Amino acid sequence: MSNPLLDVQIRRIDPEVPLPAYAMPGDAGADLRTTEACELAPGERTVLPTGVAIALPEGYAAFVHPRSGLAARCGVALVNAPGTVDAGYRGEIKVIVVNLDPRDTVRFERFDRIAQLVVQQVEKVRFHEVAELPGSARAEGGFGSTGGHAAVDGDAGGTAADKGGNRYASVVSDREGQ
Ligand SMILES: O=c1ccn([C@H]2C[C@H](O)[C@@H](COP(=O)(O)OP(=O)(O)OP(=O)(O)O)O2)c(=O)[nH]1
Ligand SMILES: [Mg+2]
Repeated sequence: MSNPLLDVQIRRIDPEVPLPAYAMPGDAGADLRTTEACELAPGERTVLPTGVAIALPEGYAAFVHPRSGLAARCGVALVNAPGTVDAGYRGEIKVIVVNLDPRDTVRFERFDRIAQLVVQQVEKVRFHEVAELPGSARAEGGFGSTGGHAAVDGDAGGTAADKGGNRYASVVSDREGQ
């Protein structure tokens, strides 16, 4: 028995834009479309309008996530992925896209799907200040603390394998033939 769907009010700012829709049953993200055509040169970014505004119930937020096809095939990413749409936001949802491809210009046509919107329940917390935080196994470990540090080509180790054998990618500087 699937959960009843959460009702989210939506206003079409662009009367012709198709409403966000889930491509496949069970999808988490509803695709958002740009209402403006645009071209992005390598490295260029822009804010694209989606032509819709929503009213999320209190206790929910919507997150603007990238589409993997745009990332894998075109090198298009979202600068602030995931963008956070607050429950109280009534303005147009916009998508901050960037072209990370080093060579090709990417073009979006009007109504191309450029991102996906994932609606989630979120906790609102009250921050309670303490002088000392409770201990934990991770403690202050972060930013590579689990090992497998990437090595820049030519480093003494030369590979990204660490003592534990965990690997990150190897960082290969000045790639031939780029
Ligand atoms: O990718 C995004 C991110 C945000 N928003 C909208 C919805 C959100 O509720 C509002 C504010 O978002 P956020 O708090 O991330 O922006 P900000 O730069 O922090 O604005 P402020 O500094 O005013 O909070 O902007 C979008 O439409 N797309
Ligand atoms: Mg904010």
